[in-house]
Amino acid sequence: MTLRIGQGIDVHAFGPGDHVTLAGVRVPHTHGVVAHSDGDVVIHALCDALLGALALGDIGHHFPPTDPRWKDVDSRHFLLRCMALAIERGYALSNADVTVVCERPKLAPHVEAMRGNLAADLGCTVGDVSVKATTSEKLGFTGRGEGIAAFAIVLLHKRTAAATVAPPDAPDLQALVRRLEPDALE
Ligand SMILES: Nc1ccn([C@@H]2O[C@H](COP(=O)(O)O)[C@@H](O)[C@H]2O)c(=O)n1
Ligand SMILES: C[C@@]1(CO)OP(=O)(O)OP(=O)(O)OC[C@H]1O
Repeated sequence: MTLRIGQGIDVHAFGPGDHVTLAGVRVPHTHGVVAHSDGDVVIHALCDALLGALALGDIGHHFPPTDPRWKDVDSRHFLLRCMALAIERGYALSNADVTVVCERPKLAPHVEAMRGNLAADLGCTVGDVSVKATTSEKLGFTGRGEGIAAFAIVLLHKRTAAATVAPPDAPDLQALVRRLEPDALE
């Protein structure tokens, strides 16, 4: 079986606002993040991990921060497009693992909602997506509460003819992407 592995990292500074968006989940906080898009570090790190696995550059190459189309956009749009690039090349997600680093907000209450969103966008089961949180023990920029960081790793596998006929509950990834983002495969 052909496997491809990729890793991605994203960082955003905290700024004015009352929430951060992580894996599409609105998490109340004393600050927002400074970003061109919605600043979703979980999704940005995952996009870079997917693009890395495919050797297709990085998120800034595909979605330049100078492009007004991406201003304040829901980053799930980026994730769907990156997953579509994998699907077009015959790959499906084996599993993904993300670690978010921040002192605050407390993320544990939101982890299951994040995993659900990611599984829906990546065309896999919730069991294939891990989201973890850690502080940096008050050290560095995350420790000082100046920003938030995320680290992601993904494993892709080439879909085989056999995998497309069984099991019956296997996700039809092309259909999934079309349903969530009709222009994602264009
Ligand atoms: N922003 C965060 C950071 C951590 N957690 C949870 O707390 C646990 C302890 O964190 P340490 O950095 O002290 O190891 C960790 O296992 C996370 O579950 C959190 O929810 N939100
Ligand atoms: C996502 C993009 C696109 O608007 O901008 P930001 O939201 O600022 O996020 P970043 O993690 O700096 O990635 C670069 C861009 O691709």
